Amino acid sequence: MSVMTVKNLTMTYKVPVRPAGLKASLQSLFKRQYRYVKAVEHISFTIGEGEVVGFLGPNGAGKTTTLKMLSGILHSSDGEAKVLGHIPWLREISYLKQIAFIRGSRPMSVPGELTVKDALLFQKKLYDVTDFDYRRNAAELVDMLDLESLLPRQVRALSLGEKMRSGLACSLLYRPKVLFLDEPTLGLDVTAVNAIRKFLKLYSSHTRATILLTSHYMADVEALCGRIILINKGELHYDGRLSALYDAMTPYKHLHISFTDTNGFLWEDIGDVIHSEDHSITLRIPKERITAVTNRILSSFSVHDLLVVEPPLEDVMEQIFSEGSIHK
Ligand SMILES: Nc1ncnc2c1ncn2[C@@H]1O[C@H](COP(=O)(O)OP(=O)(O)OP(=O)(O)O)[C@@H](O)[C@H]1O
Repeated sequence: MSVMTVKNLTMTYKVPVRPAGLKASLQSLFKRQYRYVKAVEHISFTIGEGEVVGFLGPNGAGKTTTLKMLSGILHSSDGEAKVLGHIPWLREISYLKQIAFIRGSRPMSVPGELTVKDALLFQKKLYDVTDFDYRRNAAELVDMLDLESLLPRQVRALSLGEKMRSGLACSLLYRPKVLFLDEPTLGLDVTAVNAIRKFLKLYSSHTRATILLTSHYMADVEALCGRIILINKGELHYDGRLSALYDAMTPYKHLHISFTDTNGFLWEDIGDVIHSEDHSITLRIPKERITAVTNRILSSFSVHDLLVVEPPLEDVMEQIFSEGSIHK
């Protein structure tokens, strides 16, 4: 069942131009000039119930603007969107109670004096969560996000990772059906990043929530999203499985080999050397030659370890956005 349908969604910001100099500034008070910034241009996609979709693109691609439209913060300039049967920017209460827009740059929006427990109770009131649902949902979230020891702590004294975990609990207390996650792991350390990823995976499988997620960390995307939508300069470039994107973009794989001695083996004969250290090397090999190359290496010298992997998603993204298109 489709939860989100977006058709030709477009957003153009109208930005006042402030000329330099006092005279020109004064004149602009009476005769304003504007420039127009095309942030999102005619993008269309459909997302089904329970899907976790990575919404990716370089800086300024239009990701946050799209999420703001879909969560009802911004009115589109043109095009249509329906989420859970609602037009987001009409901001109907019944819609807002079913979605959450969570931003890594602003993990909690309650006054810093409140404790985490107060923040949860505040959210309960705001979203009319029944006592029964509060007890059940809060207990589950506190457990999944390991929040017990944070409940009596003031929000202002939390670390960034603790704020993100607490912010997620507040945003999910009313069990939203659709989550818009904008850079949920922004600025977090490795432990906090892993905790958030693990939680999101668990939460999405447990509740069947539909998630649209932006992140500059490709590991987030690889861990959570089977499908990705790519945009660049406001336009949609790709919508499909992550694995199909690899197939379309990378006719090669990476081969990591560790060894003690290679008996003078010439790597350049079999592939491009990506990285090399004393006793290990990474090669880029065309996919159709992987078996032959592996056999040749194994029969030429003693190998400690040999690993065949897809190239890093970061490299694939860089390739797409520098070339401006996707090979089909
Ligand atoms: N309030 C605004 N007024 C004018 N222009 C804006 C406004 N917000 C965003 N823009 C512009 O719209 C374009 C898309 O911005 P947006 O923040 O949606 O991109 P993004 O993909 O989320 O980028 P990032 O990855 O850097 O967060 C950019 O050119 C940006 O400068």
